[in-house]
Amino acid sequence: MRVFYGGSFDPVHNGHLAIARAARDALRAEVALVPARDPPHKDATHADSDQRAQLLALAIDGERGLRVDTRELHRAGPSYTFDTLTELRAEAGASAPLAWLVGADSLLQLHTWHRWRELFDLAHIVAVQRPRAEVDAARLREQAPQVLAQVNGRWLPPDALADGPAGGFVLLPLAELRPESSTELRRRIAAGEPWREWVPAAVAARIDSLHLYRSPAVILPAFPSSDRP
Ligand SMILES: Nc1ncnc2c1ncn2[C@@H]1O[C@H](COP(=O)(O)OP(=O)(O)OP(=O)(O)O)[C@@H](O)[C@H]1O
Ligand SMILES: O=C(O)c1ccc[n+]([C@@H]2O[C@H](COP(=O)([O-])O)[C@@H](O)[C@H]2O)c1
Repeated sequence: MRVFYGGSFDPVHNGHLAIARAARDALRAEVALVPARDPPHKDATHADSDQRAQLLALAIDGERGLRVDTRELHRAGPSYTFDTLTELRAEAGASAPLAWLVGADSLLQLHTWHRWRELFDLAHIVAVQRPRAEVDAARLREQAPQVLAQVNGRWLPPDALADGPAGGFVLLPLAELRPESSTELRRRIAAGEPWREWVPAAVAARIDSLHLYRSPAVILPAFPSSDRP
């Protein structure tokens, strides 16, 4: 079983790390964090893709079972998960179990993703709860009925995912919900409020040395301007 966890990671925070660890432990699998070069639903990011990937590498340095997969940084255009999973499936072969990890807020928007129904042909989908976005069947029915219809008949316990290559859906239990968000972290940095306890020390030091997120007005293209496709 291989698990992939995509994000803007702008910047990575302890909530991301807790979720990646929870998936690693519950699914007994390596988790690859996949920074998006050009997140499809965001106009721009606040740090460029090289900076976001640097912070991510520092965040998981020395962590058992976590790694960074930079494949999306080398692909032009919007970083569609469908394209990433198509690549991963081609590499892994038809029978290898693959899973894509999302937070509950992403799950509630899944029907807006590029070729979203086909994601279930390529991988299992694993969701984790997030404060203010806690999902259950009732909330999905109300806010994302298409997603509920798609996951109906697919719900599995975490242990069962390794039995098939794709098509399952798991709502992963977390010991506690994680309050962190990159938006709030950036706001705190720009406002000069305490923020360092939300990221590993090495990440905080690099944010400081690169002077990132100091101004709420600075929005960069998602990728370095010298490196446009
Ligand atoms: N605290 C959290 N709890 C659960 N899921 C989370 C949490 N933070 C991020 N995620 C999930 O991780 C994935 C990547 O998140 P992303 O990099 O966009 O971070 P974010 O904190 O949501 O950023 P932003 O606030 O800028 O949207 C998404 O699927 C998101 O739902
Ligand atoms: O493929 C899509 O259409 C799509 C739409 C929105 C988000 N995603 C992916 O979901 C992950 C989290 O996105 P975001 O914007 O919450 O950081 C990241 O890997 C994105 O590439 C993917």
